[in-house]
Amino acid sequence: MNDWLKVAMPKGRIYKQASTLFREAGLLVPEDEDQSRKLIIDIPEVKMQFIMAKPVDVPTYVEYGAADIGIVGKDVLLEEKRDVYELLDLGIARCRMSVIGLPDWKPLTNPRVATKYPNVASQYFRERGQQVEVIKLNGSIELAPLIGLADRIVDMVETGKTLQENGLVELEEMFGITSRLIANRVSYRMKNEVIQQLCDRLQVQRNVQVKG
Ligand SMILES: Nc1ncnc2c1ncn2[C@@H]1O[C@H](COP(=O)(O)OP(=O)(O)OP(=O)(O)O)[C@@H](O)[C@H]1O
Ligand SMILES: O=P(O)(O)OC[C@H]1O[C@H](OP(=O)(O)OP(=O)(O)O)[C@H](O)[C@@H]1O
Repeated sequence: MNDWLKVAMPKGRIYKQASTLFREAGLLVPEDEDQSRKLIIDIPEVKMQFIMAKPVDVPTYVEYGAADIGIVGKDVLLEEKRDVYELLDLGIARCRMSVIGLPDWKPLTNPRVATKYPNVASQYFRERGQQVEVIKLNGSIELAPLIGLADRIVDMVETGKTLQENGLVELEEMFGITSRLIANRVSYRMKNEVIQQLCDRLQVQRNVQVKG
């Protein structure tokens, strides 16, 4: 199976958008993941193997060559800093990373900031000369300022519904986030033709969607 292309796909919220983009670009992908609990899906007709990974682990599979290419949010790339090529902005799973707090938030000395992204948050505040204590959480980050664990949080905002329903406000927008196509460095050289073809097809489809 050495000539097959191994693709790490993120399970969960990105999967539907990523698989739709692949299909619209004329590429075969497994059915939506809620149909199956299978983690490795082979498509022999096109010599592709799909690995259904936890989103945050996609760059790890790709860096180590367990997958040749993968799809992952820019947020994860910024946090994990894995040694992979970033080939294409797919323009899907669009959201933003922001600093969030209560509306009556006041600057404190050495405030606590809770986040799923400790490296990104530390760098962001360090670059602005602000000393903060970063606390790593794994989900429901919006709880932290509500129950006094932290003064502010760094988290994703898409529709703003989570903030609104919990009485929080966006204090600073940090970066726009979309999902990216990434590749293992060796695979990119050894399987260049097939990876480049796939990348080109996805790029054409993405451009169609951007214009539409
Ligand atoms: N509210 C959002 N709207 C759009 N995209 C988002 C949003 N939140 C996160 N994302 C993007 O989707 C990716 C995956 O989201 P998330 O980390 O929440 O995983 P998940 O699909 O819920 O699975 P799990 O939490 O089980 O790992 C993130 O890395 C980010 O790029
Ligand atoms: O602006 P909105 O459209 O409300 O989206 C933002 C929410 O989406 C993500 O949470 P997710 O659903 O991944 O939950 P978790 O972080 O608690 O696991 C993010 O961490 C925000 O909480």
